[in-house]
Amino acid sequence: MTVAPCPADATATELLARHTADDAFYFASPTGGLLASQAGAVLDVGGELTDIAGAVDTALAAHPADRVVVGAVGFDPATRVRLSVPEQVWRSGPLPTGLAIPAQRPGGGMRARRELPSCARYAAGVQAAVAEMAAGGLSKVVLARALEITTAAPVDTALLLRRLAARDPGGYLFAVDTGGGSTLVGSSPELLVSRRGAEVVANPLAGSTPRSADPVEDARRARALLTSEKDQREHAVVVAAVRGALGRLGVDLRPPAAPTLVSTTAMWHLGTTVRGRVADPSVSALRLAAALHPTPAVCGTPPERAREVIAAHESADRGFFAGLTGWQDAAGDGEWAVTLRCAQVRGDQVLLYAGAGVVPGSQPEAELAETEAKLGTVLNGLGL
Ligand SMILES: C=C(O[C@H]1C=CC=C(C(=O)O)[C@@H]1O)C(=O)O
Repeated sequence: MTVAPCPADATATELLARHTADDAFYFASPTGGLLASQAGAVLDVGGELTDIAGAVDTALAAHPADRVVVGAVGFDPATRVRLSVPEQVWRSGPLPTGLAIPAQRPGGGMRARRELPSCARYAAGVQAAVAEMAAGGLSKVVLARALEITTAAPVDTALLLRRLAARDPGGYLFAVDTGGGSTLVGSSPELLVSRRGAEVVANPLAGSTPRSADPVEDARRARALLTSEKDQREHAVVVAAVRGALGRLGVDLRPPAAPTLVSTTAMWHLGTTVRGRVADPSVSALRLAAALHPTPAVCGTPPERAREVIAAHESADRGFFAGLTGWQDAAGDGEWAVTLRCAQVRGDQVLLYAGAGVVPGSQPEAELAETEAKLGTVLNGLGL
């Protein structure tokens, strides 16, 4: 494999500029970027994420030691996986801030828009979930909506990615060729897990409020989120699940951090950085991800009941949304982001997704507004 770093004077920006809509995989995170033009060997895997992680280890062992596995796994790993071992990848450092936002709209204007489910049905689903919580048996569920858009022209996914990168260069940006002429594109704020040597990091997010264009109001919303009892509760459920899952895998966790504010251009979130050290080097980044997924930031508590509530109230198959996207190398190091603020794009058809955590005290209208603001990340990328 030839790993050809970009020129030192134009690293991450050059990699982003090199990325075209025909490429197999692009991923950028606060630690660096990775581009693969050709997919190479596509892994024929599916089922439990733990089994997929085992298959990834086997595939990497069968290839030269400098290869990486890249791609995405869906919310339901049994039905949606796109992982491959490219023959060549280019790496860069992290994206700089201050990139110019390309003015052109990636798909021209909008020809049609359909909510899945309707806003009224989504709000009714939130209400039903809160009622079930009052009766017992469910403490949190993340309910998602999808938005089906037809654009005036086929969407240039590389241009969409560049617009997303310019607005949120500090997040987890991805464009994955998922086969059949379809590309998964997004800009997620959430790290599911990374492993570098023995160092393990997870950054669960939960508890959110939309940003405001007015700086005074924006700061007020941030303060309100930090002190919101309902959002702290929603957040604590996720942190406890992440710490529990990592602890069971023998990760020696550092003392818990208090939640802090994490911002994107569209949203404020509560986030906790969970750090630890893994003693067993065979516990790869994807094996860690398998122990974590799905966290209550995308599913709920208890997960079995939350899945049933999701199936009962959501109208669109989640596909890759709320799964994981990233990479892993032969040493087991890697980085997997939660697949959020994303869309599945095929020509002029764009399917966007956004969810919100529902806990006792959640208000249907507020959750609807939260999902609308989250959809705003990709809508803005499209210039719509
Ligand atoms: C499910 C989504 O966000 C998750 C991540 C951050 C905050 C969340 C929340 O506050 O509900 C969600 O758990 C989404 O963006 O579609």
